[in-house]
Amino acid sequence: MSESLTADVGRQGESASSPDAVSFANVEYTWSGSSPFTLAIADFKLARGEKLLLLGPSGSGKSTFLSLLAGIVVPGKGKIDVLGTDMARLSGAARDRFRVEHFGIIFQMFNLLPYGSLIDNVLLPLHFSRTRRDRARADGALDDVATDLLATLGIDRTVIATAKTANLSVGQQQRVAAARALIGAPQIIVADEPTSALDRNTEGAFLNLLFAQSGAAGASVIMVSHDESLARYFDRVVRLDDIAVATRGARSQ
Ligand SMILES: Nc1ncnc2c1ncn2[C@@H]1O[C@H](COP(=O)(O)OP(=O)(O)OP(=O)(O)O)[C@@H](O)[C@H]1O
Repeated sequence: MSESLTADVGRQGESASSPDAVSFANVEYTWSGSSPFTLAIADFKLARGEKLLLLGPSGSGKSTFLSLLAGIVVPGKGKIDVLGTDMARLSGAARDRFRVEHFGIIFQMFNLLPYGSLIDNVLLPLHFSRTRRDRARADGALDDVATDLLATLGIDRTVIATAKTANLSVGQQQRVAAARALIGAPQIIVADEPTSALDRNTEGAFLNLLFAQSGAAGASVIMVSHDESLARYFDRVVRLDDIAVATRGARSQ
């Protein structure tokens, strides 16, 4: 791993001319331990601006796939290219910077800071990415940009100004998590079952709002779910089983 690459992370991503946002080639990753789990993906591509739904049952490896895609874990074999950058060539710290610069992530449990305000939560990634901070600042004062984004995603302005994050409903938490992923216009939005706690109507409304924002920024969106009924909201639907081979137990080789 070359530390000298770390300084180039933002520039590499920004200047990359690859037609794909993400491409996997002959990737293999193993969770080792007493019951090893291996996920092998021969070929996968996410286009720039594409909205992709990745379906698979519980335990099939969807979160592992997203962790690979976002560089949270690195494959033992193969190559993952994101916005023209070979993720394996970045050090761990450089990958962390690359992730906050280019990815907005909506986690399954949202991972909000309970004691921060709604606006503090939305602005969090901007503390770690100057590019995203500068992009957000181009739209106005940061508190105003965060407030407008939250309002666009359906949170009442009085709630934004006065509510405590710890007291928000699940639907409101989801919107704060989405605003945090979208602020500063990262190129790839990753969402790990963010609608699993919502009813059908709220779910559809949320996805429409999310896509209006991601579309305006030209971002790609990849969302994983086990819920096939969400397919109609996306450009493409992929079943994890069709692109990946999951193996449990030790592999003989
Ligand atoms: N942090 C970890 N440490 C060790 N093994 C893990 C870890 N995370 C996942 N695994 C292994 O990978 C398998 C697939 O898990 P993963 O979370 O990727 O599936 P999933 O499809 O996202 O499941 P769910 O829909 O329930 O969230 C698990 O059954 C487990 O064996």
